[in-house]
Amino acid sequence: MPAVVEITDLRMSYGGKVAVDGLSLEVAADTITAVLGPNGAGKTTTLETCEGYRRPHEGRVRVLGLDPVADRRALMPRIGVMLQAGGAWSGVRADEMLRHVARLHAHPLDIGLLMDRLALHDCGRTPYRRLSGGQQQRLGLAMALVGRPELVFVDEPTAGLDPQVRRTVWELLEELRADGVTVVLTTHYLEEAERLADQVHILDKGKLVASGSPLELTRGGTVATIRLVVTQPFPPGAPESLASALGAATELVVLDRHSLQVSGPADGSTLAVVSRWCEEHGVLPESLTLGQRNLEDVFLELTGRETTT
Ligand SMILES: Nc1ncnc2c1ncn2[C@@H]1O[C@H](COP(=O)(O)OP(=O)(O)OP(=O)(O)O)[C@@H](O)[C@H]1O
Repeated sequence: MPAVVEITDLRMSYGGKVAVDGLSLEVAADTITAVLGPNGAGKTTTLETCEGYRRPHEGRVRVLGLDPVADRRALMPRIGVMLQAGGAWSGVRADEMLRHVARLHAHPLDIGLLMDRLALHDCGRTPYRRLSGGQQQRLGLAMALVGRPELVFVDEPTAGLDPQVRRTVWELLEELRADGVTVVLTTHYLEEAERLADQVHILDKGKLVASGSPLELTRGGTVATIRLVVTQPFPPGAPESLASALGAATELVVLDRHSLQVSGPADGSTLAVVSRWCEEHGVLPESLTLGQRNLEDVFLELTGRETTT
């Protein structure tokens, strides 16, 4: 099956500043694809180029086989776009805005049902500018979905939403995928990408640094996290003694008087050292667990722990 989105050697810059630096990636049909990266990594610029809002400075972008700029008229009815902010007129009521977008499409969804689903029924008559941030966010998602798109681009769809609504949005995106809609999203919530995405692309400074399913990305790796919980409080000097037994390649964090966490090489040696140290120092572990790497660990390994912008 041909890719729904094909990005080849995309380069984008603002003035002299490079925002996207030779990016190539593909999005397969009927999947949820998450584009991840620290602030300023180039995610929004990439999405906006796919949506036809920006012309590639170098490279090529094809969406549903079309050029998003040259074929904009043909493409627009087939895609849904949820921008990171705004997208609606400030004085227009929420239900009017949604009705307006629905009229642009041949077979729109039922507006009442969509508003119910996104818990917008109570604020249909509220002007856009008076909606709360979370309501504006949900209206933006409703506007992206109302035209029954084949492909939706959603930029941080759950930013700032409360946990209940976030789950509703997740379920909605999963239902869309089940109905054959392709979803491309950006998010800073890595557990969201881990739960939803079939494919993850991690960008850093405009370049692709990793691609794969969440399982492929979290399997293996170079760092293991071990948590040690003990029955009696650690004796004085114990963390320092364990840290010196482990050596400089590991990082030890004391969580409280009964527990600590060690991050170190994922080759089994770290766990063996902790276990031997407990035995030699008469420390009785209540539990000694090897933590599973999650997408956040992978993300931080690849993009660094310092704030980039
Ligand atoms: N209109 C613009 N004018 C100038 N620079 C811009 C513009 N839009 C984006 N940039 C810069 O381009 C780079 C990439 O920005 P972009 O918004 O694509 O990143 P992002 O990964 O979406 O970030 P975030 O996670 O913060 O939304 C950043 O350095 C940003 O400051």
